[in-house]
Amino acid sequence: MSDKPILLVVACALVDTDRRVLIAQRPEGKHMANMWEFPGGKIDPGETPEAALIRELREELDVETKEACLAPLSFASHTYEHMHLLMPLYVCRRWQGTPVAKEHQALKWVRPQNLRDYAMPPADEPLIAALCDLL
Ligand SMILES: Nc1nc2c([nH]c(=O)n2[C@@H]2O[C@H](COP(=O)(O)OP(=O)(O)OP(=O)(O)O)[C@@H](O)[C@H]2O)c(=O)[nH]1
Repeated sequence: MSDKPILLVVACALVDTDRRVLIAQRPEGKHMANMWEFPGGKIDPGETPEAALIRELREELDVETKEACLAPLSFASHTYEHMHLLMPLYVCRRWQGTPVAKEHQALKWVRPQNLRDYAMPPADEPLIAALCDLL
């Protein structure tokens, strides 16, 4: 049993034609500042995970994609100090636009084998293995 609230967050690995994955650096002054994460965010009430992800990719990266281009890959289930994070990770290979960092400090395209060179939130560790297997 846990008395911590479950936080539902949806995240996306954008994968380019060179099989690189896009990671984004969290802003200064936030929880886990400067760490590199998969784009995404909290699901709003009444929103499907896919709709939330399409919205977050638009807000954070200025890219447009659609539900048919989102393939579920794995999920993170990780206890943090104040909540338990449940985070489905989708893979997206088709989108419109060039990603720009609208809410992050920086963006980087990284080969999955090199993701461990970047400080990522602890919840993300098992997702790296899933991406290495896939790509
Ligand atoms: N988008 C994203 N969030 C992640 C990842 N890994 C991980 O632990 N998280 C956590 O999931 C939550 C995402 O929420 P969020 O992006 O909507 O919120 P935030 O912390 O940036 O702050 P906010 O509430 O001001 O928007 C954060 O607690 C974040 O640390 C990841 O790879 N991508």
